[in-house]
Amino acid sequence: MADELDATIYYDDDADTGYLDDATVAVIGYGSQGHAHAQNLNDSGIDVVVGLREGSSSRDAAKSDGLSVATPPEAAAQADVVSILVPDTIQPTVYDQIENELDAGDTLQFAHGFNIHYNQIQPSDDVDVTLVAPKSPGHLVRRNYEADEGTPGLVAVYQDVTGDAKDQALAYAKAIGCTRAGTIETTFREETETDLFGEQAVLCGGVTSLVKQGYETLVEAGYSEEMAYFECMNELKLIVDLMYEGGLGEMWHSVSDTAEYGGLTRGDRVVDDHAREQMEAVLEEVQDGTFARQWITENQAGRPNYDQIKTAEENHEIEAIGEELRGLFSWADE
Ligand SMILES: NC(=O)c1ccc[n+]([C@@H]2O[C@H](COP(=O)([O-])OP(=O)(O)OC[C@H]3O[C@@H](n4cnc5c(N)ncnc54)[C@H](O)[C@@H]3O)[C@@H](O)[C@H]2O)c1
Ligand SMILES: CC(C)(O)[C@@H](O)C(=O)O
Ligand SMILES: [Mg+2]
Ligand SMILES: [Mg+2]
Repeated sequence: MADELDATIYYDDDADTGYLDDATVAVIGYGSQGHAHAQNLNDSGIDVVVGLREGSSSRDAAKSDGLSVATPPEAAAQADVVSILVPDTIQPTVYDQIENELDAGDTLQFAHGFNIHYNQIQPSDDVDVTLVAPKSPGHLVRRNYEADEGTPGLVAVYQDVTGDAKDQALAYAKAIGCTRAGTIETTFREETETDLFGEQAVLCGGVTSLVKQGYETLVEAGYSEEMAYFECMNELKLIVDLMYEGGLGEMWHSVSDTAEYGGLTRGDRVVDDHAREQMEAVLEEVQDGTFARQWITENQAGRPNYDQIKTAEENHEIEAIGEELRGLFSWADE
């Protein structure tokens, strides 16, 4: 444990997969997180059953990955730990299907605290309720594990009836590769609010808007789409790789002093006080439940706005030019 930091962070030596030795884990859902958790757990020697609806297109994928598959209630009935890895808005319905299959002392586990924190699922009071949330897209949770690397994660306990909830969650975190990179102890509230804020303002929302605005600025000024794509999107990965490896400093060290001076004097003009105020407003909507209510209502209405903005994003011209250019990379067919 790294005591000098504010957060408590657990590494491989702090976790014992023995807490799952006699357990069967049901992974409900086989999407981004589900396929990664199920395969990593299986490769770590844990008994896994994947819970999927009859007719789900993911059933064949899970079977061909060598996993046993059952319906969500059947999987939950066999399991001691039920990991809910279907989309957040589907989870309350899936929980209704499996609730009666949870025995006293079983564990209900999440990878995001949305439904517990915003009271969309009220678990029975005789089960442990835990969270193991990789701080990463699911496909990289699998890729990192296979490369003998890890993915940072979070662990939290909402309800501990057995006394082993945290140790078992840490065992799960270890088995999927999260304690290799460090797993921070948190709460459902903190995970939910920081995760939603991060993906909205920075990781997914903020960065895509920055890329699109930069691209459009260049193209509208008469520069080619190809130039604008490489400048504002492709190279972003290369710059972020340096930040990932060695922080802002390694990036600033690697770029020219012209780029460093220009970036340090212009960056805050672009992402300015207005952007900061908007970040604070976005965080407030997460904290006061406005975002959650909007997202739940949007789903109840059949996702009309979501579908529209999703289509507009898919049709942005940076996507067409990017696909064309990436197809010409010399390693594209390897
Ligand atoms: N995507 C990520 O990388 C990521 C990262 C951290 C946490 N999380 C959290 O993990 C959880 C799962 O998210 P995800 O993005 O992996 O989900 P996803 O959208 O990739 O999951 C889709 C899968 O859910 C299953 N599914 C869909 N509808 C279903 C239904 N009606 N009944 C039963 N199964 C159904 C199917 O197996 C499908 O493959 C969420 O709580 C999410 O917030 C996701
Ligand atoms: C991968 C992310 C963005 O970190 C996750 O939080 C998600 O919801 O997919
Ligand atoms: Mg998220
Ligand atoms: Mg996240």
